[in-house]
Amino acid sequence: MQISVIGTGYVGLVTGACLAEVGNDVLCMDLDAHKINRLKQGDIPIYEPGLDDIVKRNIAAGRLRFTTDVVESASHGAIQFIAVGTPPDEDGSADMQYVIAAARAIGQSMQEYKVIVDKSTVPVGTAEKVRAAIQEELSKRGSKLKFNVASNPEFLKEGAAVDDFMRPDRIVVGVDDERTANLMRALYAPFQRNHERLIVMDIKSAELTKYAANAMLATRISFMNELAMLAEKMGADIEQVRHGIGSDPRIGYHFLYAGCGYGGSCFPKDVQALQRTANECGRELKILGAVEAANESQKKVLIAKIAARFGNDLTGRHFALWGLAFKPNTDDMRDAPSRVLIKDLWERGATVTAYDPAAMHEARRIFGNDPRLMVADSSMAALEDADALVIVTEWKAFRSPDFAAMKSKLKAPIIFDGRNLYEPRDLRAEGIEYFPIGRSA
Ligand SMILES: NC(=O)C1=CN([C@@H]2O[C@H](COP(=O)(O)OP(=O)(O)OC[C@H]3O[C@@H](n4cnc5c(N)ncnc54)[C@H](O)[C@@H]3O)[C@@H](O)[C@H]2O)C=CC1
Ligand SMILES: O=C(O)[C@H]1O[C@H](OP(=O)(O)OP(=O)(O)OC[C@H]2O[C@@H](n3ccc(=O)[nH]c3=O)[C@H](O)[C@@H]2O)[C@H](O)[C@@H](O)[C@@H]1O
Repeated sequence: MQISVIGTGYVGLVTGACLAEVGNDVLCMDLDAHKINRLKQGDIPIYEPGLDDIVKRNIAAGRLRFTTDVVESASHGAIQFIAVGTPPDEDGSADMQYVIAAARAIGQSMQEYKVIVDKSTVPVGTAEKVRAAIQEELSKRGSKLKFNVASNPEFLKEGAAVDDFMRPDRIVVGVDDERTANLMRALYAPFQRNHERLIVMDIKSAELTKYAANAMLATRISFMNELAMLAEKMGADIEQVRHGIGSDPRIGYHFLYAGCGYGGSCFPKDVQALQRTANECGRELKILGAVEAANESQKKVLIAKIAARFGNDLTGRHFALWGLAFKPNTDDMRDAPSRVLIKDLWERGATVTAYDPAAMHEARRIFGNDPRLMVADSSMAALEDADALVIVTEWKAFRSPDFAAMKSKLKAPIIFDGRNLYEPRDLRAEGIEYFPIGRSA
């Protein structure tokens, strides 16, 4: 099939590359000429395991191409995916300007019947707006061309994006006609494996399903973070509690890890956007207000522990930071807990040396050359002369360090662990003062 993908961020690029991988002829379009030039040469602007190979392979096979030309992309794909960003507006609602601009661009240039698919995470009712924008542009041209709009939200996780797309738990498709449903069934047939993964529903339900999934996952995390706080106060261990409740299949083990707060480009913005959607129709989602508030407090948990140990004034103190990305296997620092922590440490007079296996250049882009943030080229080098180590991201490489070497580098053997990487009793045995989340040290 001929497919166009508008927007080459995480989702657009992964969608384009994976659809090319199963034999489609894909043209990816972005307004960012610098990005497109890099992509044409197989230079991937994001860190995402496996993406590099699949993009290069499909460029070489001639199945994946890149352009900044709106007219070319509007005429190429029988299916036009819109995968542009939907960042939060000032009031937290999703900013739809990029989605609508992409829709208008299609309406201005299409020359035959098209199916336009909203892949971006968009509020309920967006498909109608996309339809209206395209129709308006067609009318301006005096065109009577037919088209259909579908919703196909994306559930991939950064760091596992290619695998999530190639082997999805489910593919949600919102349609209002059988012809589009069949087209989407054919498109996704190669991703079905042994049993049906495609869930076809009406468009508004598909749009809401995306927000419901992210909001539910964020709720689990905030719930566990609040319980962790309670466990800590009462001398219980959140890790044991997690095992205890996760063994109930109705609850399950996934997404029950307490930590220093959730971040990323999606949970924070989608939890907010769903609340705004509810407000707009006169409803209040009280649970999500609490989920968001709990997460904001959770991002302050590490600084509170550091202040309790070293005092509020950290002038002259120096901390090693392991992890900058909002989670492992990505260089993405959007809404990362590390950003809040670094600022909190600075405000109290401390300096930081950070190490992250992938996000160092992103940290430099965000913080510039501020002398209060140094970067090290290995996790061990970051520890040199630090008053303590603070762990913010659970990269695999941090899981089994050489504790003896760590002790020799740190000024004092103290670890604040925002991701509960180690067993408190093991660290006690190593003579390390250990501050995990929701566990007695
Ligand atoms: N990042 C993720 O892991 C996931 C993101 N999503 C959703 O997918 C959408 C896209 O997210 P990301 O890929 O992270 O976004 P991003 O912000 O990384 O990339 C968006 C891209 O769209 C381009 N763009 C903007 N307006 C355009 C236009 N009119 N024409 C062509 N290109 C245009 C931008 O230049 C940029 O390259 C969002 O709605 C997000 O919530 C959904 C699932 C996972
Ligand atoms: O809509 C999206 O963009 C995506 O948002 C999330 O994916 P992602 O943001 O890539 O990352 P997650 O793995 O969900 O982690 C989000 C945050 O929650 C934190 N987290 C996760 C799991 C957990 O048990 N505890 C916890 O604190 C992570 O550290 C991270 O900061 C969802 O998991 C994807 O299904 C969805 O497609």
